[in-house]
Amino acid sequence: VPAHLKHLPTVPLWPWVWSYLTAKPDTYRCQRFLIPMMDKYGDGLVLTWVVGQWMVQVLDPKMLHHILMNQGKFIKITPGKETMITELIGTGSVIFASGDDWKRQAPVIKQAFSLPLPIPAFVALAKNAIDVVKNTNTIPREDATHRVRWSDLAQRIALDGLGLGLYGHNFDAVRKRSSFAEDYKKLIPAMSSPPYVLFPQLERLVPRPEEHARLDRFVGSLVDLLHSKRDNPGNDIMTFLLNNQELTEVELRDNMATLFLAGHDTTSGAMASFMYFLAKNPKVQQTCRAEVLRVLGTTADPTLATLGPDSLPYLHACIHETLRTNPPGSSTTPRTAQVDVMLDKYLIPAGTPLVSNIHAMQHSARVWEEPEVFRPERFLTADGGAEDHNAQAKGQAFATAALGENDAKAREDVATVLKLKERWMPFSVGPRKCPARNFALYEMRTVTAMFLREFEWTLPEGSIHEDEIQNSFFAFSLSLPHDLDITFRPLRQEDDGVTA
Ligand code: HEM
Repeated sequence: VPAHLKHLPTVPLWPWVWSYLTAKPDTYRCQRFLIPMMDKYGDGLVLTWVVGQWMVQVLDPKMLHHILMNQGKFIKITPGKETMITELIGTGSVIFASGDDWKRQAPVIKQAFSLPLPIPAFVALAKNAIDVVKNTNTIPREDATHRVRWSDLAQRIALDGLGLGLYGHNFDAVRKRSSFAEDYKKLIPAMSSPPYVLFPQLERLVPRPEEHARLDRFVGSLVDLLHSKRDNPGNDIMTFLLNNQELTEVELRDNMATLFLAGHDTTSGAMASFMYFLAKNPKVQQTCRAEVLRVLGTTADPTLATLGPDSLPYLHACIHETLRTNPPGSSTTPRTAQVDVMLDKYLIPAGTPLVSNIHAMQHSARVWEEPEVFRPERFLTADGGAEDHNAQAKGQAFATAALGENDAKAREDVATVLKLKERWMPFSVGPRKCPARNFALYEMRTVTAMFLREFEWTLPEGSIHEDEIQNSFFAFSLSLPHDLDITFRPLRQEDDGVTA
């Protein structure tokens, strides 16, 4: 450990590095190394070695807020150019921008995500997915169940959701094999290869021409899509960005790829985890289904109004609890302090990289009661309403206000009102909070609500997830369940008594 960081609590180097080399997911490192540092020893931050450098993992919610709210003081780090992920998304998009660059791009992206949500497209997508499940692995009529690799189907749902919402393009990946989806699926293990994640310099020393050719092909398809949007504009986010004069050609390309990466695996991981937690908690599943059936009935298409948190507070709470228990982004992208700062009792020297560890904070017993228990009721008030609904509106107002920074009143509101928000932050907090959270949440609400009224589901016997959800190793701090099979049982039989 370099001398200027020696005063910080530190995770032992070799077990930590070994966990990367053996492809353990971020959630393992949180459970094994980080949460105990906070819960046993009260350390709100710890030093670790990630991607070839020493990096502070921030665990304490107050410190997290301090960092994420003060983006003038803590600026994002532009990642090294050699990783495959950087090759895919570039460095010119909003997610890595800082200072004036971010202030120019962020309002455009936020405006793009305030376009009307494509709920009818989400509904059509959910219907396709329901058909696919009903046509998968049909077992004879006395046990009409369908065992589905849900983690894969959730990815295809997310891809089609992004295709329709972002690009106005139908990949039709839920129903058909899509070469775009296949290429991306093969890119994931290459981008997440542990030695290359840990030592990005390997890309130069031990090149992987085949993987890079696949990556080029994939980026080529994205760029083709961008060009065809110019000729065929629509009501989608990409058309909005193309019509806006603020973004350069490179920024357009990088934002297009970033929105894909930031939106695809996060949303699919969240949908996969939701099915898992409700499979493991049949009573929660029943309660959630009863609410959905009472509000939506058995056939009416859900709408923006019927899918809202006031209309379906229990579903809203289940999604919140899913995102607390297995947040798809286990930590934010790194920031660095511009000047020496004190975080609680720790001096953080200028230039030290910091990541805000969302997963560890959302699992700390200092912050949550029985953090390992899946309990949606945490997010409900006694009258069954969604407790943080008002807070959400306030949070949004704050985010807007914070674009201009230093709005003391908004800051005060956050401190006094957002008690739950201080602890629940799967979309991060502050001005750089996920601009697409409503897009993701409404897609999840549509798909999960429609599945709830169509099927009941369980984990199949012998599931690798029986004891605990198994996430795969992924670059970019993503924690997503892998190889998750779900057994679906239709609630209503088709006319001929056969399900497919
Ligand atoms: C359940 C789904 C999602 C989760 C949990 C999630 C989570 C997050 C988090 C934690 C951040 C903050 C990252 C940081 O500061 O380092 C973020 C930022 C971002 N997300 Fe999401 N996200 C989701 C869905 C989406 C979708 C669907 C899109 C786009 C289609 C998207 C686009 C973005 C962008 C562009 C940023 C960067 C904002 C900025 O830096 O100003 N996300 N998201």
